[in-house]
Amino acid sequence: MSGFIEEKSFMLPRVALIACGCFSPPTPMHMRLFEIARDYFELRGTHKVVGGIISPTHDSYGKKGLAPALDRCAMIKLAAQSSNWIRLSDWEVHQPQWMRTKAVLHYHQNYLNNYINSPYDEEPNELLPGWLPPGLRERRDPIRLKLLCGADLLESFAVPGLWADEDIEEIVANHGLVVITRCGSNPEKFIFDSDILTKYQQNITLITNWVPNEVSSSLVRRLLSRGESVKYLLDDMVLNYIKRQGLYNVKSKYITDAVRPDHLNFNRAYMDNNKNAIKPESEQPEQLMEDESDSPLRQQTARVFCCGESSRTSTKLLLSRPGPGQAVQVMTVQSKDTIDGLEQSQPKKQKIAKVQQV
Ligand SMILES: Nc1ncnc2c1ncn2[C@@H]1O[C@H](COP(=O)(O)OP(=O)(O)OP(=O)(O)O)[C@@H](O)[C@H]1O
Ligand SMILES: NC(=O)c1ccc[n+]([C@@H]2O[C@H](COP(=O)(O)O)[C@@H](O)[C@H]2O)c1
Repeated sequence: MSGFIEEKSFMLPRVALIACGCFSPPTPMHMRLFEIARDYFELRGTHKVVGGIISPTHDSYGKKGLAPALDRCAMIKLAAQSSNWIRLSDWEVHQPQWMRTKAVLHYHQNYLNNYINSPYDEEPNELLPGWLPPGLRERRDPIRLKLLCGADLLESFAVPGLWADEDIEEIVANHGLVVITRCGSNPEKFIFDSDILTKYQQNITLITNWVPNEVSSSLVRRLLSRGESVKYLLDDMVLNYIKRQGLYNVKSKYITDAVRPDHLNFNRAYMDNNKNAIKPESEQPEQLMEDESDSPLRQQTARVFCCGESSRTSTKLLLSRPGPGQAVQVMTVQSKDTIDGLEQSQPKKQKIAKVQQV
């Protein structure tokens, strides 16, 4: 019988999951997203999940409360230490500027494709990036990389000027979305209200999280800055790292000068351990994605954050700000429950309110 199950799972289409976000700091819920999604696919016997990738966004995303990429990468490494299948990709943070999520998916998908299709005797192990799941070449069939996210990220597709329609279409059509519900979110209705998402809804896997946990990075930052406890809301090692480095205006009772120099040592050790994760650009596998000029930061100022076409108030406000991540804060400037007639969901409202305070 178990032989039959193994045989069946051997035949299943393979998927890898990538979560893009700030991870400032990574919370246990970020890790849970992966576990929930893998259970969903594997218990239904529809797919084999070959790996999970956490891709923190670039420093120039500019969202309030974004710790330096080096620290976010170090914290993700610590948070993922107990997992044997969720790994950090620091490709995004090492790009010259913020990359749109579409480009992040392209890069990782193309790397997977090239890796699976290249001859076995090529690419010595030390050159492989740290995020690459092991054992992928046991089979030659393709691996589809899907974007794993919470329902609030899905709902951010409707923030004017934040996501280009063509990016959304490409992400959903070519990769697929795996969306985990958040309290108060209504992703079914959101998908129904969107023509693009409805068109590709067979590529959207909506998963109800029956054990919701509304811990969020912004909530953790707020508690830390007030000197309140976040124990059991964060991995202990992540919390120790934050205290040692004095991130997020953590109240001074946590910090001593004696621990500060560890910052450099820890990160140097982290970078040394991971230097094989980054190859010089010239050595990177051929990419089919757009070149760097695709990044909004390379485009004219008037297009910096304006993936959409409208010249709405929010877009104008965005233009005077240094990073696309500030779009969420810009929404709070409007102080309205609706933006251009768009009803904001409860989780988004809560999230926006939190971001404003932290
Ligand atoms: N409690 C949660 N439930 C479901 N999804 C979550 C939860 N927390 C984070 N996510 C998802 O994790 C991904 C990474 O998000 P991000 O790093 O922005 O986390 P966040 O905790 O929501 O951050 P912030 O509070 O700073 O906005 C997103 O897809 C987000 O929807
Ligand atoms: N147009 C885009 O590709 C686009 C727009 C906004 C956010 N994102 C990404 O979404 C992720 C989550 O961002 P927030 O934490 O601001 O919700 C980040 O990785 C960010 O880079 C992508």
